[in-house]
Amino acid sequence: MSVINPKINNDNSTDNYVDHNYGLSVTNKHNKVQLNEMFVSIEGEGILAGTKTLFIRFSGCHLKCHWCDTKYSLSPTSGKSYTISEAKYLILQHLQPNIYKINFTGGEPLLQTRSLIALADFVKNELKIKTYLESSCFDWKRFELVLPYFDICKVEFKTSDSKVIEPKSYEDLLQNELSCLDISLNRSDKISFIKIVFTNSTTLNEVRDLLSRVFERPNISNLSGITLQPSYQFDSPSTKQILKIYDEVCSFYKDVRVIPQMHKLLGMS
Ligand SMILES: Nc1nc2[nH]cc(C(=O)O)c2c(=O)[nH]1
Ligand code: SF4
Ligand SMILES: [Mg+2]
Repeated sequence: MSVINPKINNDNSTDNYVDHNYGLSVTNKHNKVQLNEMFVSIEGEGILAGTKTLFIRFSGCHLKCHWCDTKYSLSPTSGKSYTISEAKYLILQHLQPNIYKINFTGGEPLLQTRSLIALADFVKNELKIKTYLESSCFDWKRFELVLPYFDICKVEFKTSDSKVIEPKSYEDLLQNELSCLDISLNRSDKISFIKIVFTNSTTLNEVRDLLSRVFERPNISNLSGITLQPSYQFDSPSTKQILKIYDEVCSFYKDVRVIPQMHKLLGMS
């Protein structure tokens, strides 16, 4: 499997992350983080839907999914650049009573590996608030580096109709997602669950092939859930299609849940 080679160092130089698979080149200035937005809302996705959550949206994502609902965050220069100290202060300013967890989302938070670690470390180990990683899991090496700073990992599997990257790289993305799942499941102190967004063109064959590979994982018994997310307002599946996908996943995992994006239905951010 080809992987990205993150260069993490502790000096004051610039970190250059070059992704040879996707022709991606992302530069992180030392001690800086590019954030798109920060807000408190109710978690609208996944097994913890309904919990009061502080969202930190990182800028930049190279995947450009067909149905991406946060296109405004895809440019690495969207939002604003902060020093790590400024970003920590911003987090403190956004804290409210009864926040259950802080989501590190995007965009793709793994692109800014070192800044992600600095902020997640602050939240988990200084503020003692649960940390939640929302990533496309495109690079298992970066995922492995950041995992110690996260309590909850949503491992997302993209189906080919998401039209991410070039089709020739799709298998590589899938391999990285499976490896991230392995790394997360390997740590029984983490909550790991799977999210799959599907559209009206997601095929049962693809779902079956994906789930067969997922359920070969050695520590799959540590999985905390599978949520199926119907694409919203974009190639949305019909009730019949939703039920077919449900039944397919159910043949592998009985506790599957179909959870639409609650925040979209409620008109919240
Ligand atoms: N309310 C709410 N819940 C969410 N769950 C995942 C989100 C995301 O964009 O990562 C999100 C979001 O943007 N808003
Ligand atoms: S991985 Fe997420 S942020 Fe990136 S394009 Fe896809 S949906 Fe959008
Ligand atoms: Mg999202």
